[in-house]
Amino acid sequence: MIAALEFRDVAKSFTLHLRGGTVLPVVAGASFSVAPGECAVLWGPSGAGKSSLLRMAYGNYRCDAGDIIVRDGERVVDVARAAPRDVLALRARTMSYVSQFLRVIPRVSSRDVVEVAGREGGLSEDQARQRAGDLLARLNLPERLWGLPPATFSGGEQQRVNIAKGLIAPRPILLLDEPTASLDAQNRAVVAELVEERRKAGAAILGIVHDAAMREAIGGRIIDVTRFGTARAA
Ligand SMILES: Nc1ncnc2c1ncn2[C@@H]1O[C@H](COP(=O)(O)OP(=O)(O)OP(=O)(O)O)[C@@H](O)[C@H]1O
Repeated sequence: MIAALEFRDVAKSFTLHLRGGTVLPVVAGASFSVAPGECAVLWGPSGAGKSSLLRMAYGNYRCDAGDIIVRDGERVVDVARAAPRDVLALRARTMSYVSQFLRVIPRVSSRDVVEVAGREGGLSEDQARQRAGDLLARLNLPERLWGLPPATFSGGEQQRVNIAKGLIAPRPILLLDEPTASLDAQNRAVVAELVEERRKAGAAILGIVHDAAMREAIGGRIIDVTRFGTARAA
């Protein structure tokens, strides 16, 4: 099957300008792909470059070398070379990124945070309202919190709003950066179910999941990031 997301020989290092231009190599020669309907998990020790790979796929970090090919309907886009507006278009239609933290918007209720993400992802107003309610209920966010802005919520409550926000629009590529780090076992199981539903619906999923039980629950193929270690590539 043609990949939904493919890394080809990707390299990344950081230059610390405030530290005399020290260069920190992170990954080199990173090549792997994720097919539609497949879940893959980036695996490796802290600092191996897992988040950097996800951020490059979402266009948050630049690549130093290589290509990141994303299938966008009938066309393909190389995120490593795409113009900013093309990256924004991919985010609107094709890729969701669920990070560990919710970027809180003052005075907007949790339900609206989720609904707006749904409408931005192409759902009608009714669909967005219905699906936001379904997701928040499945994620066990108490209904009394739906009308409140999430700024004062607990870490786990904010994380559940963030997951609902990231999952409401059915985009074909889902990037997950530790989405369940602050959740209890019951809510982790709900997230695993939601991810599995998305996979069965044909999404390509690439995630970072430290928790072994969660990794098992989502059944992802392991991509060992230490293979792309710069010491080995040097
Ligand atoms: N914006 C940045 N500026 C400078 N260095 C960075 C930046 N982002 C990441 N790094 C460095 O790149 C390396 C890889 O970081 P990354 O967050 O990708 O690792 P990770 O495998 O996701 O780690 P963890 O499991 O601890 O989250 C680390 O040494 C980190 O310090």
